[in-house]
Amino acid sequence: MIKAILTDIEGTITRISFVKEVLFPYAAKQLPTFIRANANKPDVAEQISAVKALIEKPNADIEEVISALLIWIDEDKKITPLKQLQGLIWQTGYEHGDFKGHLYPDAFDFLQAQHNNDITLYVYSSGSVKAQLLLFKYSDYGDIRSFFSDFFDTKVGAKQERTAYNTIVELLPFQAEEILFLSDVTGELDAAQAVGLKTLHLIRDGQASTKAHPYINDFSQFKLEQLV
Ligand SMILES: CSCCC(=O)C(=O)COP(=O)(O)O
Ligand SMILES: [Mg+2]
Repeated sequence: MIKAILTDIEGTITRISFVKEVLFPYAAKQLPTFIRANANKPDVAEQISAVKALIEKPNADIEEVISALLIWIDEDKKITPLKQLQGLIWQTGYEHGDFKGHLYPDAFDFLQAQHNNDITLYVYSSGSVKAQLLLFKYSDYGDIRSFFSDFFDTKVGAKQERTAYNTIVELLPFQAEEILFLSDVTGELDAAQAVGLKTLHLIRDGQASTKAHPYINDFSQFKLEQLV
């Protein structure tokens, strides 16, 4: 019996183009100024050190760090220090009303219904926990952070690694088979399934390289009984 749902964000409850055409360009545009202005603040300095370690240049100057981050944004790399910095940068955009957190209408209805039905909701996204909280605080539907009981990002591991799902299950008051994982990416669903979670694939554009998991095109097709 499903008692909890762990959901991905991009491509599952949020349109991919919102992330790729709104959030990422905003972060790329603001990042050089943001890093130069805030490099000495502890939360930014920590991420700059992590970037230097990843590029194996402990003495890299600030411009080299910025170049590495911009390349990673361009390549959509899910690298933890980049994702943490993006969250910090997006805060200004949300607070200034430059954009709102996009949610598919069917996803909002689904999340609200499950929350009202006492299904415990969790989020696992490559976007940092800060970025997740911002998206839900400033969503198209107002502040919906209270729908969710906890949030996970790449600090628990990459989304296609089984160990990340093991870590999440160990932190939750549910057995793996009581948790349904929602994603648009087969590799993520495979990893979650390998540690015992139930899986449901969101195939929003009607196309997928594989259909190895139960799937729906949007949440109006969701039927819990098909998964048990
Ligand atoms: C939390 S909104 C920003 C989304 C993001 O940066 C990202 O990389 C999306 O990855 P996901 O794991 O949600 O597909
Ligand atoms: Mg996704």
